[in-house]
Amino acid sequence: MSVSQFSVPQAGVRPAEQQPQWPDPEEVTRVRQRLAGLPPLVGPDDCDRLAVLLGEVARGRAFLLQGGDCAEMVERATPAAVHGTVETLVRLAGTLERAFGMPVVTVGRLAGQYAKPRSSPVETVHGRTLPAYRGDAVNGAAFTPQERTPDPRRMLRAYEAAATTLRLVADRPEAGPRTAREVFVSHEALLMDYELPLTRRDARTGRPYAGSGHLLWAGERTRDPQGAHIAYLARIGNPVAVKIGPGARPDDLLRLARVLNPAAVPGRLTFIVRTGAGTVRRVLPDLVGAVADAGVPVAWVCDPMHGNTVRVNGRKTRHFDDVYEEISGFFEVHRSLGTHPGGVHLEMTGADVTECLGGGSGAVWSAGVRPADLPSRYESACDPRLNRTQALELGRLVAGLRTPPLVPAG
Ligand SMILES: O=C[C@H](O)[C@H](O)COP(=O)(O)O
Ligand SMILES: C=C(OP(=O)(O)O)C(=O)O
Ligand SMILES: [Mn+2]
Repeated sequence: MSVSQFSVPQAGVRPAEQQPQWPDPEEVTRVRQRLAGLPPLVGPDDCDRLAVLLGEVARGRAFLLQGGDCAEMVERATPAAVHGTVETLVRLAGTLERAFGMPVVTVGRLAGQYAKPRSSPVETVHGRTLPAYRGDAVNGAAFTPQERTPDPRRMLRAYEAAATTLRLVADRPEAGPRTAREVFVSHEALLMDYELPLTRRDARTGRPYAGSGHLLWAGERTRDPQGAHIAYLARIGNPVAVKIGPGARPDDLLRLARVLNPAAVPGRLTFIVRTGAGTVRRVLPDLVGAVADAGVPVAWVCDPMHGNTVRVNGRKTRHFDDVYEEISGFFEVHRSLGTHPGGVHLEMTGADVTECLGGGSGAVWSAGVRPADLPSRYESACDPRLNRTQALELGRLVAGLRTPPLVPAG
């Protein structure tokens, strides 16, 4: 299969949702050709190894920690930013590993999280309407017509930033014997003009692999089982995941499992559930029950961020207590069903930002982040992230939930 064949729409597949309206289609073609000539950022061997580790998660013998920015920014592919996030992830992983007595598989939202789905294609500020920010691979976050105009050349900058980020992940100063840990990278496979040219055939098996990251997922807005994103994930050899929101029905999950994991391989498919703290106990049992009854092996992961977004003083934020409450409900449901709460998926950073509210035991802010603190370091280009202190505090709380291995390791 050649790279170009990836761009041919498959029969019966609906067009990709959430794609930018590029003003100059010829420029898009040129950029796609450039991307197709660049080396892939990750190789099939590492993707396969991650799939094996996720197989351990699906079997109840390992735990997945996935985290990083909502929207990575090209200018923040710096040692300070990347090492800060990775070091926080690695510490969190250590806390969970000790508490759970099982390996923790560490995966960053890193080196590719440059494209965002949005609930509205436009944003209006003081009566002025411009295209919504769709991630650094598409347009700029600043609210000016120039920045918000989609520019395909940004995909090349995103690729370069991803390559830099991967180098920084590999060359971490703190990677001594105590903290040495493999960190994989993941992002939402949203932007087809970026993903398709970076998809390459594995010379050994002939199977196509995404070269943009080890683990790719489809979002809550692009998980139509007949849509282009799911069709794409079905064709690649990488392990894949799907975000599952509060409106998903058991049948939707079974269809996704049939399309994405027809051979029922543990580790191939992860469901990342993000229902909201008030909903998880009500909706999760039927979803998990249906998938278990169908005998489909999946890894279950909790994203406690995206179902808990609220607006406070005009800014998107999340309460630390809601984030913890959703994870706690997720663990409770799995415990009652005898299934494995396989992981958590966080929007977090190593920096002391003020984007999520609360937290606070031992924090820089003694009472946690308060609404009045939000403007001081609100640096996310999209959704609010846990800061380093909040992320580590959450890790200690989740460690207290404990999760016995379903199958004794060894
Ligand atoms: O992180 C992802 C999405 O882009 C985000 O949750 C959507 O937010 P919006 O409602 O501001 O578009
Ligand atoms: C867009 C995201 O999530 P979801 O698809 O679950 O809304 C995200 O993870 O940033
Ligand atoms: Mn987000």
